[in-house]
Amino acid sequence: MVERNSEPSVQDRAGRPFPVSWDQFHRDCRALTWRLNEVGPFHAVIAITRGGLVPAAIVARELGLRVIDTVCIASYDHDKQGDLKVLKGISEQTAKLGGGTGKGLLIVDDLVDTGKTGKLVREMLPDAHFATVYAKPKGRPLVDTYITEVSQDTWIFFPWDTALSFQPPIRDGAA
Ligand SMILES: O=P(O)(O)OC[C@H]1O[C@H](OP(=O)(O)OP(=O)(O)O)[C@H](O)[C@@H]1O
Ligand SMILES: O=c1[nH]c(=O)c2nc[nH]c2[nH]1
Ligand SMILES: [Mg+2]
Repeated sequence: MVERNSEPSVQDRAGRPFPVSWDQFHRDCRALTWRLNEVGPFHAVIAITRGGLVPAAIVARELGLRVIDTVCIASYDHDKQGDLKVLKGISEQTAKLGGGTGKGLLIVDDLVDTGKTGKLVREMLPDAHFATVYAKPKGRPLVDTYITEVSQDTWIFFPWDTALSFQPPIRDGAA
C-alpha cells in the first residue's frame, strides 16, 4: 500500500478489487454494442481518453463507425482524483455532425465512478448518448447505457494497467 499523502487513496479504501482481463473486457464491450445497436444509428463515436479509447475502438468496429473523435480529460493521478482538466475538446467537425448539441453522437468511456468526468462531457454535448462499460452507483444516473454495475467501494483494474503476477494462496491471506 503506497500512500503519498496522509489520506488513503481511493484504491486503498476500495474494499473490492475487480480485475478485468482482455477477454472479459472484449466480451463486455461487445455486450455494450448489442445494446447500443438498438439505440443508434450514430454519426460518430467520441472517446473520453484515455480509458475510453479501447472500448470506443471495439464499439466503433462493431457498429461500422469510422468517424472517431476524442475529448481528452485528465483527473486521476493513478488513483487520486484532482481537478478535471480538459486537454482537448471535441472537434468542430464532430460537433457539427451532432447539430451542436450532440444529437446522434455516441460518447464512450470505460467507466463512471463519481460521475465528474461524465458530467463535464455531458455538459458539452447534452443530447449525445453516453455509454460506459462499467458503472459505480454515484455516476450511474449520468450514463444512458452500461453493462456491469459494481459497488462504489470497488476498484476496477483494467487489463492495460495490470500484468500477470504471482498471488499468495488464499489460505495465506490472499485477497
Ligand atoms: O466518474 P469519475 O470519478 O470522473 O471517474 C471516471 C474517469 O476516471 C478514469 O479516467 P482518468 O481520469 O483516470 O484518466 P484515464 O482515462 O486517462 O486513465 C476513467 O477512465 C473515467 O474517465
Ligand atoms: O482504473 C480505474 N479503476 C477505477 O475503478 C476507477 N475509478 C475512477 N478511475 C478509475 N480507474
Ligand atoms: Mg478516463
